[in-house]
Amino acid sequence: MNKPITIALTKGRLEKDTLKLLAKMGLDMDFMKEKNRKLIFESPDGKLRFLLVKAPDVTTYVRHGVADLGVVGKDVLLEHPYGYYEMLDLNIGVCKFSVASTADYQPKDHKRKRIATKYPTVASSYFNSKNEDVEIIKIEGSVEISPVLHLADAIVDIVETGNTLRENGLEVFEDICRISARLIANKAAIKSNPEIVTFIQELEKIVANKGGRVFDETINR
Ligand SMILES: Nc1ncnc2c1ncn2[C@@H]1O[C@H](COP(=O)(O)OP(=O)(O)OP(=O)(O)O)[C@@H](O)[C@H]1O
Ligand SMILES: O=P(O)(O)OC[C@H]1O[C@H](OP(=O)(O)OP(=O)(O)O)[C@H](O)[C@@H]1O
Repeated sequence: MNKPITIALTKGRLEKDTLKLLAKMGLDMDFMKEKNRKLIFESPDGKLRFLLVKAPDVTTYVRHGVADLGVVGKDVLLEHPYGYYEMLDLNIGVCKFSVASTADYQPKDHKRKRIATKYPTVASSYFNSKNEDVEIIKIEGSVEISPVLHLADAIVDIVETGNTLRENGLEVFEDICRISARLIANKAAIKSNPEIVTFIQELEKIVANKGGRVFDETINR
């Protein structure tokens, strides 16, 4: 029997919607419902194997060929942009990258800004693209409190509903790009295993009328 197609899934926020998409493909995903501390799951027919890992590690498992495919947010791909093929926009986990701060922030004054973010690559390339020299301060989470506490002048972070910004006294000053979960593939696996290509085509049919292979990174929400 062939070895299973291995798919690294982002654990946490994207997990439920990813499983729903896979169920829409006609896959019985009940074997993933076992809610204990298990992190590797194999389908009863032995055709699919799922790894539950942290978002940036999805790219690592796929790049090293341990996983054939991965599901991960575009935010993470922009920070780790090499060593895999980006195949499909899954149109789940939709949000955006924005620059946000307190109401008194002056984006156009000529002071060198301090920008706090979990996404230093995204933040520097955004400000570079505007020819603006900024100091990037890497933060691991709860980024929204940093302008309020004067650690930074502004933040670059994910915004979905805007609730976290509002509840911490921040507002959006600039939108950077749209984010959604993507299917990525190991470069060698996709060339050598036709079953992986078939799997991607089946998944594409499910998302085709929403996301599919269209990579529109502009804000359209
Ligand atoms: N508020 C949000 N709305 C929609 N999608 C989001 C939101 N926040 C994050 N995401 C997407 O979901 C992915 C996973 O987010 P999640 O919050 O589960 O983990 P994380 O922020 O990477 O890390 P941690 O596990 O440390 O919280 C992100 O990489 C992003 O693509
Ligand atoms: O616009 P909203 O709907 O409020 O969503 C945005 C928030 O969601 C994410 O945080 P997460 O919950 O992943 O926590 P984090 O601070 O650890 O990144 C993101 O970093 C924002 O803080």
